[in-house]
Amino acid sequence: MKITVVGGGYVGITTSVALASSGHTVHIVEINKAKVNQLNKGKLPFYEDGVEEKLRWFLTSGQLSIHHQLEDCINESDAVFIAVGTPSLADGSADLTAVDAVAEQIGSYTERDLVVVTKSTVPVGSGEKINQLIRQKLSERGVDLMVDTVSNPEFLREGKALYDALHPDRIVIGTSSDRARHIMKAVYHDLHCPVIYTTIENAEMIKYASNAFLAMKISYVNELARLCERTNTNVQHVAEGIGLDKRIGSLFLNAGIGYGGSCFPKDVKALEAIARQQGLTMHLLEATMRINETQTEWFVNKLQAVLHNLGGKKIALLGLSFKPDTDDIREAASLKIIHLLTQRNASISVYDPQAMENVKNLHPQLYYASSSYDALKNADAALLVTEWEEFKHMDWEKAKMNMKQPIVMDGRNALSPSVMKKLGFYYDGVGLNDTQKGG
Ligand SMILES: NC(=O)C1=CN([C@@H]2O[C@H](COP(=O)(O)OP(=O)(O)OC[C@H]3O[C@@H](n4cnc5c(N)ncnc54)[C@H](O)[C@@H]3O)[C@@H](O)[C@H]2O)C=CC1
Ligand SMILES: O=C(O)[C@H]1O[C@H](OP(=O)(O)OP(=O)(O)OC[C@H]2O[C@@H](n3ccc(=O)[nH]c3=O)[C@H](O)[C@@H]2O)[C@H](O)[C@@H](O)[C@@H]1O
Repeated sequence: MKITVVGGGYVGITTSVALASSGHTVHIVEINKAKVNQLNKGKLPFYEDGVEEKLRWFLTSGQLSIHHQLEDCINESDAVFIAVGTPSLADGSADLTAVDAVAEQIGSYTERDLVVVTKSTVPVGSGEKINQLIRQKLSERGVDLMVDTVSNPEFLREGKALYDALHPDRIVIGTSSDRARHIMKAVYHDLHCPVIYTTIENAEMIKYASNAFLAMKISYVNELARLCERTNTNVQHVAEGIGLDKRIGSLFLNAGIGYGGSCFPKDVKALEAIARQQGLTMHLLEATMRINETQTEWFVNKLQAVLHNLGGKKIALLGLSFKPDTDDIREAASLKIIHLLTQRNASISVYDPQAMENVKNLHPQLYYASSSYDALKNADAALLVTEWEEFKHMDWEKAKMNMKQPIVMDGRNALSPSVMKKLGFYYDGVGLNDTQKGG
C-alpha cells in the first residue's frame, strides 16, 4: 500500500519506519525545511534508539521518501496519516492549528479517493471537524471524491518507540466507514494484537483516557510515597504488594519525582479542558496534576532539610531527560529542579548521556560536566533525576571520593539503599522507610 505520513516528528517518523517495515511505500511530509534536509541525510531530529538505522535503510531502498509539500505525494497515496503536534493552549485545551491546516491541505490537493487517518492525539469531535474541513475544500474545488476518516491513536513510548509501534498491546480503529476499516486491516496486516473497531469519538476518548489513567497511577503512588515516609513504610514494597493483584497491575507504580514528557502533562490538561467545556469537574484529574506539580518541590525540600541551606551549595544533577533513552526534555522534572535550586541560590552541575545540548539552550549558565564523575566533583549532594542505566552501574565508591559531602538523593529509587549506605553515603529516595534512608 502507498501511504503518506504528515509530520516528521517522533510519531510521524516512527510510524513511517514501522509502516515501511510492514512492506508499505511511505512518503513523509514535514513542514520544517531544516528537518526535511536533515531527514534526507538520514539523520533524526531527535534521539531514538534503532530508528535512524531503519530510516537510512528505507531511504536507500527507495521505500521511504521525505517531502516538504503534501501536493508532491498525496496523489500517489491510498491513505494519509496525520501525525502533527497538538500542543497545549493557555487554557490547557489542545491546539489543533496544525491538524486543521493538514485537513485543509488534503481537501485542497487530493485528486483521488482517500482514507485519512488521525494519529495525532486530538479531542473528541476532532475527527468530525477534519472530515468537514476536507469536504469544504473539496466542494470549493467542485470535486466529488470518497474521503473516509479514521481515528487511529498512537500508544508508543519514547525510548521504546519502534518496538511499541511494531508490537502494540492493541490497535484502536475508530471509523464509520467499512471501506476505511478494510484498508486499515491491510495497513496493519502483519501486527498481531487485539484490534478494537469503534466510533471515531470513542477512539479519540480512548487515547486521552489511557494517558490520564497512567498519569493517575503515577500520581497515586507518588502521593502514597509521601504517606509511606510518615508511616515508616516502603512504597516500593507497597507497590509490589498491590501490583500483584491483576486488577491493579504492577506497571506504572514506580514512585519518583513526577511524570514529564510531551504527552502526560499535555493530555491530562486537555482531558480536563474537554470536561470543563462540558461543565464537568474531573476531580481525579485535578488531583493528578496537583500532585505532579508539587512532587519535585517536595523532593527538593527533602534535600534542603538534609543540607539545612541550599545557598552556595553545589548540587549535581544526574539525568536531565524526562525519562531514560531519550534526549527529550519537554516538561522534564530536571527543569523544575533547576528552577527551584536556582531560586534557592545553589550552584548546579549537570550530566546526561543525551539531553545536555537541549538543556544548554535554556540554561547556559549551568556547569555541563563531561561525565557523571565530573558532575559530582566537589558536590555537596547528588540528585538522581533520570534513571539512565549508566547511573545504576557507575562506580559509586569512586564517585564518593570526588564529592564534598557523600549525599545522594535518588529521585527515581534507582539505586540500592543498602549498597549506598554500605559505601558510606547518606542516601534517601522517594517513599522509603527509616531503615532504608539515612547514612
Ligand atoms: N511523542 C510521543 O511519544 C507521542 C505523541 N503522540 C501524539 O502524536 C502527535 C505528534 O507528536 P510528536 O511526533 O511527538 O510531535 P513532534 O512535535 O515531534 O512532531 C510533529 C511534526 O509535525 C510537523 N508539522 C507541523 N505542521 C505540519 C504540517 N502542516 N505539515 C507537515 N508537517 C507539519 C512539525 O514540524 C513537527 O516536525 C501529538 O498529537 C502527540 O500528542 C502520541 C503518542 C506518542
Ligand atoms: O501519548 C504519548 O505520547 C505517550 O505517552 C506515554 O509515553 P512517554 O511519555 O513516552 O513515556 P512514559 O514511559 O509513559 O513515561 C512518562 C513519564 O512518567 C514517568 N513515570 C513512568 C512510570 C512510572 O511508574 N513512574 C513514573 O514516574 C516517567 O519517568 C516519565 O517522566 C505513554 O506511556 C504512551 O503510551 C503514550 O503513547
